[in-house]
Parts: sequence; C-alpha cells; structure tokens
Amino acid sequence: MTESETLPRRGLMFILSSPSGAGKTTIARKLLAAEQSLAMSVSVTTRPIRPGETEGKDYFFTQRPQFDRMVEAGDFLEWAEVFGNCYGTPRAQISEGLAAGQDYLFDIDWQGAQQLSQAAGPDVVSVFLLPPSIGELEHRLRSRGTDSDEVIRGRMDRARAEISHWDAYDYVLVNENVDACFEQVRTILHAERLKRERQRGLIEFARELMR
Ligand SMILES: Nc1ncnc2c1ncn2[C@@H]1O[C@H](COP(=O)(O)OP(=O)(O)OP(=O)(O)O)[C@@H](O)[C@H]1O
Ligand SMILES: Nc1nc2c(ncn2[C@@H]2O[C@H](COP(=O)(O)O)[C@@H](O)[C@H]2O)c(=O)[nH]1
Repeated sequence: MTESETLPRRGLMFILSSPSGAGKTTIARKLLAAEQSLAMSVSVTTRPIRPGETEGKDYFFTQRPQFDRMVEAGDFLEWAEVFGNCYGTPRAQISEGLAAGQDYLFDIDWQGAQQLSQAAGPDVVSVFLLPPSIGELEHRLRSRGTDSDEVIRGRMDRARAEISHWDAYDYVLVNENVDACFEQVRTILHAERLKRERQRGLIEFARELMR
C-alpha cells in the first residue's frame, strides 16, 4: 500500500520485458528509485557474474546442478533458458510479499512473462518495451560497451524472435526517450494499483457508504 492509498490491497507483479538492449534495465532502475514501495524480484541464474554486479542484488548466481535441483523442488514461480543460461524467479520471496501488499518488479523474458501470467493472472501486469528501430537497438547494445561483437550479433539475432511476442503483453511502449518512457511506465503502475479488484474491503466500504 502506498501513502496515497486509502484501502489496503494485494500486491502486484509488474513485469518489464524487451529485446536485449531496448532499455528495460534503465527503466527498471528509475522506477525502483522513484517508487519506494516497489521491490525488485531478484532472479537465480547460471550465467557468470559480470563486472559491477552484486550477488543477491542483481542476481543470485549459481551452477547448473543446483539450479536443476531448485527446478525439481518446485522452488521457481517460473524459469527459462535465455542465451544458453538458466534464469528463474524464486517462489518464496514473492508469495508472502504479495499477500502483505508488496509490489514486485520483474525484469524477465517473454517465456517467464507467459508462465507468470498463466500461474498468477490477476496479480500480473506486463509491459513490453520496443526500440524505436532495429538500427537504434544495435546502436544501444554497442554503446553500452558490455558485450563482444559476437554476443551483440547473438542478441540481435534473437531480437526479432523476442519482438514477435509483443501481443502477449498488457501494455506495449516504444522506448524512444528514457524520461518519457519512464513516465508512461510509472503511470501504468499507478493506475494498476488502483484497480477495483486489488482493493481489499472495497465492497464493505461501499456498502457502508450506501447505508
Ligand atoms: N531511450 C533511450 N535512448 C537512448 N539510449 C537508451 C534508452 N534507453 C536505454 N538506453 C541505453 O541503451 C543501452 C541498453 O539499455 P539497457 O541495458 O537498459 O537494456 P536492457 O533491455 O536491459 O538489456 P539486457 O536485456 O541486455 O539487460 C544502455 O546503454 C542504456 O543507457
Ligand atoms: N524468464 C526469465 N527471464 C529472466 C529472468 N531473469 C532475467 N531474465 C531475462 O534474461 C535475459 C538476459 O538477462 P541478462 O541480465 O543476462 O542480460 C533478459 O531478457 C532478462 O529479462 C528470470 O528469472 N526469468
């Protein structure tokens, strides 16, 4: 529940997806800085840690055998293989928080978005970010300076396949300008928080007013 809300409510799962390099990490960071009541869902991954990343903040880094054991034990709300590595959303941190009214932000791919929507439909709000053009997407990947030519080629090859899932999302935005896109994403979050079905005690509240 945020300061501006009157009735308590169930938390929501706010998914940001995009082809690699379209800007979801950039928008997610701004959103987390602006929204104190939003917590990042920290995924488990088998991908190696990158310079500048922190264990437990960016990801929980693990090896494939341990990841497979977690899959077997049903520890993930969703999981998927992306760019040859495994990524999963730990179930424990999310389920309790949602019931307590905590909102979570997910930076996950279309496979994870699909699984979460199927498993937890009404709690999920999904947003897909598109780049303004394929040329601009490649430019952003190159200017980020984190990947080799080969990795960038792989991300570009995959981008078209990822974009083909645009119509499975609740909202689709073109990230042309960071600030404008951030404001649009924030507006969606604020409106979704106010949805009738998320508010607890609304029926009783309205009945009381009508008495
Ligand atoms: N609207 C924008 N205009 C120009 N540059 C942008 C914009 N949004 C993001 N960028 C830049 O593009 C690069 C890629 O952005 P970012 O890392 O947020 O992408 P991503 O979708 O999270 O990628 P990945 O899936 O690989 O983690 C970064 O250098 C970022 O600063
Ligand atoms: N289905 C899931 N996808 C995830 C998860 N965590 C991250 N991701 C996606 O993986 C790619 C690559 O991420 P990177 O940090 O290695 O560049 C990106 O599309 C993420 O959105 C997850 O738990 N489940």
